[in-house]
Amino acid sequence: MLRDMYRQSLSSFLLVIIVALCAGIGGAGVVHTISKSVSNGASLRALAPQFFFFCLLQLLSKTGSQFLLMSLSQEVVCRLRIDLCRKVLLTPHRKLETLGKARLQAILTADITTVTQAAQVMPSVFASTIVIAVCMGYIAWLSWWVFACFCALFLCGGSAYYFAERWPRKRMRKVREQLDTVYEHFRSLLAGSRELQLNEVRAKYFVDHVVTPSARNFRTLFLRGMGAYSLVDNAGNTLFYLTIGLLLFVMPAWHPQPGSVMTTLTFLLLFLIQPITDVLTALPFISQSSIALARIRQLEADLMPGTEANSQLSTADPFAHAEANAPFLRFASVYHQFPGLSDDRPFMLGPVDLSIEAGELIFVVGGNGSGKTTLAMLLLGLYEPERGRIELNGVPVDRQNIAHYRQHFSAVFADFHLFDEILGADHQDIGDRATQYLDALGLSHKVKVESGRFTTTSLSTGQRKRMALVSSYLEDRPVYLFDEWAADQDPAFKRVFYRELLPELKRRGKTVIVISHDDAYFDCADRIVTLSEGTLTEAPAAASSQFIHAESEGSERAAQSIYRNGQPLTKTAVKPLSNTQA
Ligand SMILES: Nc1ncnc2c1ncn2[C@@H]1O[C@H](COP(=O)(O)OP(=O)(O)OP(=O)(O)O)[C@@H](O)[C@H]1O
Repeated sequence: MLRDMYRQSLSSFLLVIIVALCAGIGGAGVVHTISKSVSNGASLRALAPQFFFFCLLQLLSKTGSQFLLMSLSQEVVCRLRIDLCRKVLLTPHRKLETLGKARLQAILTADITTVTQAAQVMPSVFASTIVIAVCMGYIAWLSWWVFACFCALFLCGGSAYYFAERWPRKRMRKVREQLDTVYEHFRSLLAGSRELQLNEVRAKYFVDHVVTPSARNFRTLFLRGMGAYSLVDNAGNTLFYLTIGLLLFVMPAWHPQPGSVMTTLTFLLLFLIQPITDVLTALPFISQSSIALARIRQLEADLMPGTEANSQLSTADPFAHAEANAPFLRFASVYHQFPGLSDDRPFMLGPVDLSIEAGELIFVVGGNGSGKTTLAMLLLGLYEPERGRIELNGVPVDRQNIAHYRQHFSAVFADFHLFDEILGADHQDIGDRATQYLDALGLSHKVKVESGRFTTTSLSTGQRKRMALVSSYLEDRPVYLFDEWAADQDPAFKRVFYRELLPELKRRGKTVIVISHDDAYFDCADRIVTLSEGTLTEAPAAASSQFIHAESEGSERAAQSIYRNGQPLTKTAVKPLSNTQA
């Protein structure tokens, strides 16, 4: 951490050292004055101002150095947070999936918190270390002999501590590993709280057989680790007392020192008890923070090889000019594979050969697990193809231009996330458009736009999906992708989506890709591509419709029958989007 601090600002770090040195001089001065005051013939009146000066010097400089170091360490932590956030966003989505959300969350929360806690004790540890160093200098000035003995003992004690500390550190590493498991279980608890509340047997099993063993294991490992630390710390303290005893009682018999030196030495050693205790007490925190920092660095290293470091948007859009005769979007023999489990064969999507022209409305259909979402992730540039080529306007997509490529898309995923903030809402135009879309999608009585944010996102699933559509519309990108958007909508909104919103987008020249199981609306599509076990075929709408009929029975079919049975879809409260400025 100290390394990070001086890398952060060398001049500030040097200033901290200078100010901390003043604090050390202040402390040594206090001891020196006290020891002088007890020697024969000292003028107490003359010593008093000196004593108060050193007290004040120590107070101000110690506080100053602690404050400076605090701001440096907080800057390091703040940077760490922001850098990690940026790196996560630069990491290919597939890599993030492989790393696992629980691990990422544990590092972004628990490890950063541990580093923050260490950053809090760091200033006092640093100030105490400087005080110890200055006092050692003072001892050297008093007597080289005492200093040499003190150093020898200090070195022996320090080395013993260094080796002994490996033992609790190893245990604390295990504690940290166990924390990942604890976090994983808490994620399951929060995500599955409804299911657990509905089923008491499952809830009891979850608490007794999943959470309790991992929590108990964590407790045991933590107690072992911290217990070992307590032992090592107390041994360190005792070693220091032993050093005091040897210097005060054994060494004079062997190498006598003047009385004044012994008095000052006694005061100095007593004075040093506090800073040395401070340092020893903080060592477990510092050790834990070095484990946490190692995990953060490991994560950064894991993220780094995949990051699209060169794909920033500062350069001109390489896809801006279309190659003559090149299709708008082209997939040429694209493959993507998910590794299978040991007893499972890997899922392979491909070869995908597909050309999409600007302004087309394409439906992607197929049974569950056939690869629709995987194809969508490839289309959006969120998965990298293992083989084959994707081209936009005739320009092949690679790691250097992938960030630009993604800026051509807006998507509403099946498991979408809704942000409160409306991007660019400080522009009157975007705020107004957001209000119009909310109105058009029948949400204006529930949600407003205030200070650049939606007033609420706590709505029903279908309503939230409509809000996601509003956010997507506001992005105003050339290509829109909707992954089963209509699945949560009531029949009236389904109709609005397929019969009004999609054609409206098409009229505006947008390319629209819709993943859908709604065969009643397949006639809205210009083209339908069908996926079956990762193989893509293009078939006429009617054939695809039959395919879906064969694949999906039950609820979906029942839902569609609402339309086929001629259920009157009377005019709803929905205003067609074409009435807005879309
Ligand atoms: N993160 C993943 N890791 C490993 N395999 C995956 C992953 N995501 C999907 N798969 C596999 O890829 C296959 C295709 O999944 P995909 O999500 O693309 O299907 P889909 O057609 O969108 O299905 P649905 O209609 O159910 O949404 C699945 O059979 C699944 O086994």
